[in-house]
Amino acid sequence: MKPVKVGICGLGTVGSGTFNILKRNADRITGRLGRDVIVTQVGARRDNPACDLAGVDVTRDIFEVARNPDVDVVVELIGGYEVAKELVLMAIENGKHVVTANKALIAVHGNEIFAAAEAKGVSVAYEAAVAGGIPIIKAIREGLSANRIDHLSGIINGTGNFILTEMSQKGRDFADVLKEAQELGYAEADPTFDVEGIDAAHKLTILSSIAFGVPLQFEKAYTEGISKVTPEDVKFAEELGYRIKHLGISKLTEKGVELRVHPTLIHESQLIAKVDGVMNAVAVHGDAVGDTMYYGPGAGSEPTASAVIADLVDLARTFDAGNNARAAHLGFQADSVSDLGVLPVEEIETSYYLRMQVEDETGVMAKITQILSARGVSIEAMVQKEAKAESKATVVLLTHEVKEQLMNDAIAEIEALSDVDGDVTRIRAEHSE
Ligand SMILES: NC(=O)C1=CN([C@@H]2O[C@H](COP(=O)(O)OP(=O)(O)OC[C@H]3O[C@@H](n4cnc5c(N)ncnc54)[C@H](O)[C@@H]3O)[C@@H](O)[C@H]2O)C=CC1
Ligand SMILES: N[C@@H](CC=O)C(=O)O
Ligand code: NA
Repeated sequence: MKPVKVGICGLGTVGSGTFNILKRNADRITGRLGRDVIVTQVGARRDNPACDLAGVDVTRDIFEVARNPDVDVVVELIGGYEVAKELVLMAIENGKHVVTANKALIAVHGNEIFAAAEAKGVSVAYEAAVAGGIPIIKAIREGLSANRIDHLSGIINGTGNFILTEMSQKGRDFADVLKEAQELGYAEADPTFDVEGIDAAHKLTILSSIAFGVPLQFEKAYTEGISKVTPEDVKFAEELGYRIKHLGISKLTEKGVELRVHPTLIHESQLIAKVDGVMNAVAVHGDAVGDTMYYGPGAGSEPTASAVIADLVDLARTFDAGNNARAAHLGFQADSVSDLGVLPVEEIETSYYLRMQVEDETGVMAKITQILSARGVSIEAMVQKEAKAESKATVVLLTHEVKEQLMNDAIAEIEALSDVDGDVTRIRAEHSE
């Protein structure tokens, strides 16, 4: 059979991994696919010393790859929004399939890109875009296709999990660990995407669409990162038997879809609390299968390249069969996608960890618990410690579930008390993850 001809655009962390694995594991890949996968062109600003490019056609103009008649599949690994979108649309226009690891591109421009691909009869595959090497897109879109999926949650940013793990286990400094994550090739070109939760929100947007059959609605996701998580909160959470993890949570409710990314307390006995370092894990609940969980490296050169190549092999199997032979881009046929909106975060119900500094006097706790109980909030656990400042105490509370709006009101009232100093720190907690 004729070989599959691949053009790789971008030869950075993921591009170099893809190039090298295609070479190193060529026999395994051909053995599985029944035909060779060869790189006919590489589009890169500069050569990458990690790759032996001898004999490879290298161009500095990535758009040349999208036009090259000797390329069947364009692999977009440049990242970013606008140039990547132009490249992918040009590749589609030229009748090429596309593989991308770019979750920002898919979450923001996916609806337009998939429509263009469908009109042209080509496919855009994006397994590497979510949870790196974990085959989570395949698992949800194909492996769970029998199910009504109503709930998914997970650690879907490797950099963030690496930072939280190193802070909690080794007491390391945030900025220092972030620097290491960048050196290891885990972080986005702009690492605020990792630490402010934008990258996780991109991925959650994609997962929620393929799980629930709703359009991509990134702009409506509630997004909070890990940059404000302090070593003090990590320590208090641990005293209560919890870990702080950065979770993406999406649930299907009758009123709308929950789509939220934020630091979350998870009880140490839960599986997801034990997911450390660059590892990711996604829990998915389907009505038929029940609870499932998928674990693996969420970032890094070769783990991500593993997913890129899986897409290449998958696509190559159905090259001549048309899009009906492949899973729909977002898991559901267009006429089965519901227009269910995203619930405002004020409508969600969850538990909370609250930390505040108070005057170390009798009666303060009574005022706080009264404010909470007036809104139906009951307290599950409480820790009180002497604060560094004289005559002050630090109070940490763990509440049962309550609607976010009620908690917002309670926090505003607590902060207005003259015996409470400054802001109340709030971290959401999940008891059932
Ligand atoms: N690094 C990781 O662990 C993961 C990355 N991704 C995604 O994979 C994509 C690539 O990420 P990395 O490889 O980490 O980034 P990177 O920054 O290491 O590589 C990107 C490469 O593309 C090149 N490039 C950018 N614009 C170009 C242009 N106009 N013309 C020619 N070359 C151009 C850059 O020079 C660079 O070498 C991004 O979308 C990222 O979000 C996805 C999963 C994991
Ligand atoms: N920066 C991302 C890379 C993979 O998607 C992460 O850290 O998870
Ligand atoms: Na993946």
